[in-house]
Amino acid sequence: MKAKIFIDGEHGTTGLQIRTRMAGRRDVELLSIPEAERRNAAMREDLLNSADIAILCLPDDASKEAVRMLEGNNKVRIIDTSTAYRVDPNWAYGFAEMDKEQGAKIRDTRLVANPGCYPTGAIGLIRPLRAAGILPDGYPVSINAVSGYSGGGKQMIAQIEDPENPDPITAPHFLYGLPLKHKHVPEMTVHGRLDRAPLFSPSVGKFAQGMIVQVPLHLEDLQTGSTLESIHAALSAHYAGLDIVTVVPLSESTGLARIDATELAGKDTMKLFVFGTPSGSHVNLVALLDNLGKGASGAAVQNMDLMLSA
Ligand SMILES: NC(=O)C1=CN([C@@H]2O[C@H](COP(=O)(O)OP(=O)(O)OC[C@H]3O[C@@H](n4cnc5c(N)ncnc54)[C@H](OP(=O)(O)O)[C@@H]3O)[C@@H](O)[C@H]2O)C=CC1
Ligand SMILES: CC(=O)N[C@@H](CCC(=O)OP(=O)(O)O)C(=O)O
Repeated sequence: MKAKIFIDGEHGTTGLQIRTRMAGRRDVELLSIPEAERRNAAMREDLLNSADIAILCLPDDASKEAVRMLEGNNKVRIIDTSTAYRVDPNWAYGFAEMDKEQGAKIRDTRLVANPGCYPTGAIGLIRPLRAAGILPDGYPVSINAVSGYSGGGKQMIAQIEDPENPDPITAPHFLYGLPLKHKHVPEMTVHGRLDRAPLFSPSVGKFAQGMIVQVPLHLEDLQTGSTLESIHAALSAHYAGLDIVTVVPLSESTGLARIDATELAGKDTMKLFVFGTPSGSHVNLVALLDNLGKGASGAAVQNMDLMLSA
């Protein structure tokens, strides 16, 4: 029997991209709500309760409302793409590659919190170095990033693309999150296994999809003896044999003159790089992904497939 999937928020940015990825699949049946009824609570409740897996692509409050609509119905499994449950211990964090056991946890659980786009890059870079002991307790981690504007959902897309928008954004690149309290800091801290909250400075560029996340590090403040090569080796060992997250060989990255934030737009993979000068004192860890690919919709479909494989 085909698994029934309902995407609550299917007409939004993340939901639409999940729908596109599911087009043509014969192993699942998509339950759908007409666009004009997308906020019809009774219809949503009915569809949510009819699904085998509900994928929530809604703002946090609406996600919590959907979870309430499913209270007492333990048959429906949930993938939530919002920030609402990402540090809730009752939910599995939907980043399969972050640990050897995580894929099985996602496969076997009922509640999965899909990671945020920036945390996917940041945790992908940081967590293996914490696990290997390279990034010590107390290290003051900084994370700098640029996202495609689709990361801001329908509202930001309209602000940038619609010349009639009452609150247009015209800057080709802008910083935001200036009070340094971005909603992704808690999940970066918890799932990055950091003992100090990182300093996170996000930005948006005038391109729809794509993302660069950077974590610059001082080698002298890491585990004694850490080098560009040893950090690259630790990341490579962690992701060995995987194809969704890969570590670019130093032989390839050393000659690069620049990184294009849109290189992986439309793809569900993530590339990790270690930059710096051999025998230098600094490294820059870089994650390249699509904010709507491995950063959102691609990860949600990956998690759904894992859950269906149970
Ligand atoms: N865009 C991205 O790159 C990423 C997004 N996410 C997360 O995914 C979730 C969805 O974001 P995104 O797709 O960007 O947002 P959008 O604003 O593009 O889409 C959200 C959709 O949810 C609908 N909606 C809002 N409130 C309700 C409600 N109370 N009941 C029913 N439907 C509702 C909206 O309808 P309406 O049109 O009427 O407002 C819209 O269709 C968010 O939690 C976001 O943080 C996660 C990672 C990356
Ligand atoms: C460019 C932009 O605005 N990006 C969004 C994050 C997108 C994302 O990862 O979404 P959630 O964590 O909300 O699921 C932001 O900074 O709020």
